[in-house]
Amino acid sequence: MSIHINAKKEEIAETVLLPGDPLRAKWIAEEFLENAVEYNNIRGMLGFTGTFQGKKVSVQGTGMGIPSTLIYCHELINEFGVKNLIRVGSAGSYQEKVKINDIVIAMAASSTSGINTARFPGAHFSPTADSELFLRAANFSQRENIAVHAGNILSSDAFYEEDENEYRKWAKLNILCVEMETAGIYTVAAQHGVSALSILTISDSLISGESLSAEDRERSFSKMIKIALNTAE
Ligand SMILES: O=P(O)(O)O[C@H]1O[C@H](CO)[C@@H](O)[C@H]1O
Ligand SMILES: O=c1cc[nH]c(=O)[nH]1
Repeated sequence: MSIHINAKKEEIAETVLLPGDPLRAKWIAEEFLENAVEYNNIRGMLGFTGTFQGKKVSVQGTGMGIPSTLIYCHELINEFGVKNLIRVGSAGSYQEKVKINDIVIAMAASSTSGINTARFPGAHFSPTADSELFLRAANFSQRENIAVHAGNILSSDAFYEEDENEYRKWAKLNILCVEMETAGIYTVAAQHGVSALSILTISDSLISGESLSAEDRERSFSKMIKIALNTAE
């Protein structure tokens, strides 16, 4: 039991899927896990544990942005012994070739967040994916003929940018898409010696202006969840 998660230690698996949206966590538990049990409802930030192909897996909503997400990651790692953090999030495309509903695996996460500039004044830390989780996700996708993009993404502190052209400077450096948590998750994983990977589905395009509905963001990301569950040990 921790401040934000009212579970017993053994109720949470070593591998946890992390959607920002707690209702996506509920949908994942209902659609993909067997014998799923809700272990957390503090602040409505739902968490569930069940099995996938015989493996114990948990899924925990994190809320939006790095500060909220780091609370859950910190408690999952330090109070519940979690070893693998797999984010399953939505993202906005910065590239023409990255289309709505495409999947992006984040090899690294650039960021506008202050977490690492505060830690290393005058220097830069590069938050990166765990190589084993990355290879498992990439190999599974290839075997199943699921097309994925892999590369550098941006974890932003802002969903709504004041300057709508702000994204272009990141796009020029081949940043594939924007979301709001991965740089924090990769950093906290490195800090505690655990593994992390972010798998994202494109819900918006800054290029075409297309956007998925709230219902689609909650309940339509099956391909991404399949990759994440098959990446789990
Ligand atoms: O769909 P989730 O996982 O919440 O991720 C993305 O969606 C939220 C913004 O709508 C931010 O949390 C962003 O990172
Ligand atoms: O942070 C995010 C998440 C989804 N779509 C966006 O445009 N930005």
